Amino acid sequence: MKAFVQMETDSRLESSLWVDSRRCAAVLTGWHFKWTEVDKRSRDKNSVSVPVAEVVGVEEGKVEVLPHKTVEDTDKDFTVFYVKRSSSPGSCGLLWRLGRTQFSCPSRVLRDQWIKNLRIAVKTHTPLRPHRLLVFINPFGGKKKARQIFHSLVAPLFELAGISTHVIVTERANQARDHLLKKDLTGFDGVVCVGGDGMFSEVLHGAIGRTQQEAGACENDPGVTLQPCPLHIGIIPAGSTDCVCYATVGVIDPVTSALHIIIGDSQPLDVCSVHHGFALVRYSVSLLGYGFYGDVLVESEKHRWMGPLRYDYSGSMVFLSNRSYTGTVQYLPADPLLSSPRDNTRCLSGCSVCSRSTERLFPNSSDSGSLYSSYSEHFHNDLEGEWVTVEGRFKCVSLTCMSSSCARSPMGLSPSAHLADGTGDLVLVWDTNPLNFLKFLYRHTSTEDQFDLPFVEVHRVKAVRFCLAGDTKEEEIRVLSDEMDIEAGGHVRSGSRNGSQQHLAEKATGMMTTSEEKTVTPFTCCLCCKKPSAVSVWNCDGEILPFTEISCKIHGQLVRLYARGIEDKAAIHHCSQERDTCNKTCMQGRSLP
Ligand SMILES: CCCCCCCCCCCCC/C=C/[C@@H](O)[C@H](COP(=O)(O)O)NC(=O)CCCCC
Ligand SMILES: Nc1ncnc2c1ncn2[C@@H]1O[C@H](COP(=O)(O)OP(=O)(O)O)[C@@H](O)[C@H]1O
Ligand SMILES: [Ca+2]
Repeated sequence: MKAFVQMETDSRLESSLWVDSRRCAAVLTGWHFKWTEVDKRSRDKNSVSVPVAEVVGVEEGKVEVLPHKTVEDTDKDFTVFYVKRSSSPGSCGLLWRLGRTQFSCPSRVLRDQWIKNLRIAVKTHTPLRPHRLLVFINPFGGKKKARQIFHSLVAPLFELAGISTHVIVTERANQARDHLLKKDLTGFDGVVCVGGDGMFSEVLHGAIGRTQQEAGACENDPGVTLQPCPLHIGIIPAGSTDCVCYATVGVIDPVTSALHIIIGDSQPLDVCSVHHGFALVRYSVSLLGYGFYGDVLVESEKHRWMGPLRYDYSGSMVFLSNRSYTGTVQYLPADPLLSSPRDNTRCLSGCSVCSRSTERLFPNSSDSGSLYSSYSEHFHNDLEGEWVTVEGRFKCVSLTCMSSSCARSPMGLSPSAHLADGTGDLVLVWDTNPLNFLKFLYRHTSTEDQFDLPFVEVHRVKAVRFCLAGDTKEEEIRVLSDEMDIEAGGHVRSGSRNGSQQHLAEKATGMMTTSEEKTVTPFTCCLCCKKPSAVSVWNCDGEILPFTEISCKIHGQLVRLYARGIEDKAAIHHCSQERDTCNKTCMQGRSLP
């Protein structure tokens, strides 16, 4: 066997290796591990290049992990596991799968050298890879498959990558949030939720709340500058809408999400804080919607047994009820020179608008330790500017910090919104006839512009306020507020969607189901000729808010997810160049930063 070896002081290494019975020239540079078949008869050199950052694990021997881990312990072999991409029909992003190649070396010494150097390279180039994770599983989310999804698809990958986990299967709503707020989190690099948007929201509240507690920041103060969370959050989708996962990864796929977590991808995310007076009500990242979306949520809670289909059924019912609501919306526009919700751009992995925001939000972030102080300085004047007021009758008022794309709407509520630019998009849909509103809704399911309609407005904003129009019965709202149990710190207590919130929401929309009123009143709508309700409720990432009058502020890049934004399918190609010189996203890997 003839082989050449070159070793340097860093992790660089180059030698002949065998893959099956084919001889390959293998090279490990700082950033990439590449092997090319050396076969004189073949014109096309079969070459695979894997970014070191996307290596999942390097194991001794010939190893298989699926369906079960098996190891053929030979002293000249090693196996490399890495991220492999494939397209996902019907989704906007790419599916990630576990790639596996078994290599044979001419000697044990060389085999050990390869394993050592590959492991060093991985460690050096992926500082955010988690070692220990806290995992919350909601066994009741979506199709109730979260436990199975985690144990059969995700846990074996974590084990392969050497990630240890502390797994908690929740027994009640808000258990994950409370754990994050109160328990010792020492040693955890991140938190993973296995569930839907509601479960993510719990983890988000826990992580943000804990960070503010430790920083001494008052979450109830609507003008406060919140501290960015140090813990990364991972989402294994197992819910009904899974909007946060879809909008940050591009596909709903537990394996893809697990691989993003393993390699320590990092995607900052804007968060909107929602206040009622001087109390924090909730945080939102995807949909904060009044009118149509609030009514859909209330209706859907009655049909939870339908699983994810409850939203389709309830959407149709609410559409037929043809309701609209009066109110006053005030908003603080974002700088129009930076971006616009109508500029036809998409926030994709490596988005330049978000990168520029990072520079604005964290101007000195390269100096260690200055992250928080620079963030605070930036936000000192973040609510300056002229507020705009609009008043009237709306079908719906929605605010989203990101596109909020999901399987139901692959482009999302606001297709050009950005994940991490410190702004949100406010969509106002004025009262209109049912056909027009259907046209608006229907456009969410295609690439047609839902904002190109005369009764629709969209504004990129930094903050929003909403209050009811003068003639709306304020008393009705006050009853709601009084009955809602708010804990110190502003958190709504026992926010299970099956509990008190539903009761209150039902009151708000006239759908009483209390013991005093045994008959379940259907929609108070024009179709069934009952008196329409004067007020709707806010749907805040799938939770019903106990208040109608709210003020909201967008906090740029407040949390970080184990994700990297949606990879541009169009930029994906099979690259024949040296990886270090390719500036696109290659099928086997990702371009260099
Ligand atoms: C004629 C076809 C009409 C289709 C209209 C489609 C509009 C869809 C926009 C969906 C945006 C979703 C934003 C995400 C919201 C979630 O946070 C929330 C809770 O999700 P989960 O925890 O998984 O239950 N989901 C919803 O509020 C569902 C809204 C569905 C509206 C039809
Ligand atoms: N063990 C539990 N029992 C009841 N509710 C729970 C439990 N764990 C979490 N929840 C709550 O269930 C709600 C829905 O969870 P989620 O995972 O988002 O599913 P879905 O997407 O189907 O709504 C969340 O608001 C969460 O707080
Ligand atoms: Ca944003």
